[in-house]
Amino acid sequence: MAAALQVLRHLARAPLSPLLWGGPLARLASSMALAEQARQLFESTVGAVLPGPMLQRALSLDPDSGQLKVRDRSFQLQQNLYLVGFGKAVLGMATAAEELLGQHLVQGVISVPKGIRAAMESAGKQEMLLKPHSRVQVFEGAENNLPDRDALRAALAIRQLAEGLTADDLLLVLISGGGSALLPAPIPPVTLEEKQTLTKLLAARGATIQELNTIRKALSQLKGGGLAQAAYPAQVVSLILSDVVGDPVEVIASGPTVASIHSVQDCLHILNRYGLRAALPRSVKTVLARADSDPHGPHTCGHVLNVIIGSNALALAEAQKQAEALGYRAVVLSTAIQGDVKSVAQFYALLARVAGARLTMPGAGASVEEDEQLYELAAELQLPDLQLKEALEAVVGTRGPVCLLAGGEPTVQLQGSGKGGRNQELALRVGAELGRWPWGPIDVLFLSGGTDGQDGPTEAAGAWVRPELISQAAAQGLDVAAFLAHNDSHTFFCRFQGGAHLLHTGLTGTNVMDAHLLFLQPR
Ligand SMILES: Nc1ncnc2c1ncn2[C@@H]1O[C@H](COP(=O)(O)OP(=O)(O)OP(=O)(O)O)[C@@H](O)[C@H]1O
Ligand SMILES: O=C(O)[C@H](O)CO
Repeated sequence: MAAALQVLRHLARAPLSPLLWGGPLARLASSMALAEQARQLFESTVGAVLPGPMLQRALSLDPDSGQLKVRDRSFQLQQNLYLVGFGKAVLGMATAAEELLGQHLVQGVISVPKGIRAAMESAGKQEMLLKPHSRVQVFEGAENNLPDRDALRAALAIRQLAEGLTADDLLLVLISGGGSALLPAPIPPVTLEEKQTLTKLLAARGATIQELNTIRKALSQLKGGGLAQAAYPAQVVSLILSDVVGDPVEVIASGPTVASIHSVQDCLHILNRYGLRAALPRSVKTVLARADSDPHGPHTCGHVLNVIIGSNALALAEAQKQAEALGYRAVVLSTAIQGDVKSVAQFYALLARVAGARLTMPGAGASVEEDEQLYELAAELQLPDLQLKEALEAVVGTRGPVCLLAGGEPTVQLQGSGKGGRNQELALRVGAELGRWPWGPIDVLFLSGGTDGQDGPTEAAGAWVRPELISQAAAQGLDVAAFLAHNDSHTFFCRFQGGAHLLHTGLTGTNVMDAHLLFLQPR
């Protein structure tokens, strides 16, 4: 078995050769080459939203005049640039920003996850690390994505920097997912502990990120436009890496440079919905009651330019280009995949079935019931930007290999105490579903990966599967259903074919949710 795997690994690295297409060995080789291409395309997806390339695309500086261009706006730099940032990807973003604009940078403060510098160091990612004499001060905090004393210290240093600025200054704000927990500054008398408890309760009761961040904004000095207000009258440019479906700037990291439009009534509805209104601490009631009668009204943000510089859509667009360069007919299906992982897995498997049938038998297609089932499932998932009809139409008549790309963040209802992540669980479920049908002359592969390189509390970014998964697992004595029942997808993939189906990228230094790639290749 080990020897066979060695051969497979060798074949996987071999360039695609027409001589290999045909007999059983050729089929094996082509399917492994497919896995290698899938890996490469996942890496291209992540590569498009790495901090360096993103910042270079977003900013252009004329070194002679000191004119900084961001989108269609120009700013005069003259040793008047300040930088703040908070989020899981902000260390690399700050490094890239200092590299580009360093000669004008006076001072910076960033709040990043505990241990991130050591992790980047040990992963050999020097490009994510600030230089020894950097002007940017780094605070590490918010272990397990929860606001803590260290993050509070960082938030106060960021506020102090912002409040000291004048109308001649430009504040660059770097924002990415995880920013809410890394910028806690509760409005007194609300304490950090009270905010922490409320956040945990809301999350545990299933509040969406929109709901959670509405409450965070109402109780925070810096969220919901508070940071922009603190920096006034300086100009503010926020460069935002989106980790939320649809890229809503007011939700990502709780919109510290976007005026909040929510009322106290909105907050009370949310607290009611999750049964938390009655048990609210007195301090929270006081702050909400005060907001109702605040004579200043919501923060104004006319001096701010908010720019999304990286998103799932941008990452998938790059992967689509790369797939086309490899000879695939590539279509982006959706960048807003949400919903229970079981339904999402059924959707992808049925999609493979319906698209595969159109690819190999353009006249016949899958059964009418299967077509209908696919559209019903898509409707249930309520994916606002889904290009299903377009993707299926593109497949008909292609005859060559097809790659369907999508992204988002499905949810896993944890039932077991196993080890896994939503990408590995999705891949395993899709693999199990694909085993229901014979595939004839077509190679199918599905890959799911977290763009941050870490899927749940595991070392892997995700996994890839093929329709043979169930039978190959059974031959190894592995019962897929039993692993799924305990949310134990990581343990499964570690054992299955010696871990060959796991995606290992290490921490990538970016995060635009997950990427899902479905490949259909006629033999
Ligand atoms: N055993 C498991 N099987 C499947 N999913 C799991 C398991 N344990 C945790 N998860 C999922 O992992 C997720 C938490 O991990 P992770 O930190 O990667 O996601 P996150 O907090 O959404 O962060 P990010 O948005 O940066 O990816 C949750 O969605 C949780 O349901
Ligand atoms: O920090 C947050 O609020 C979430 O990651 C969404 O951006």
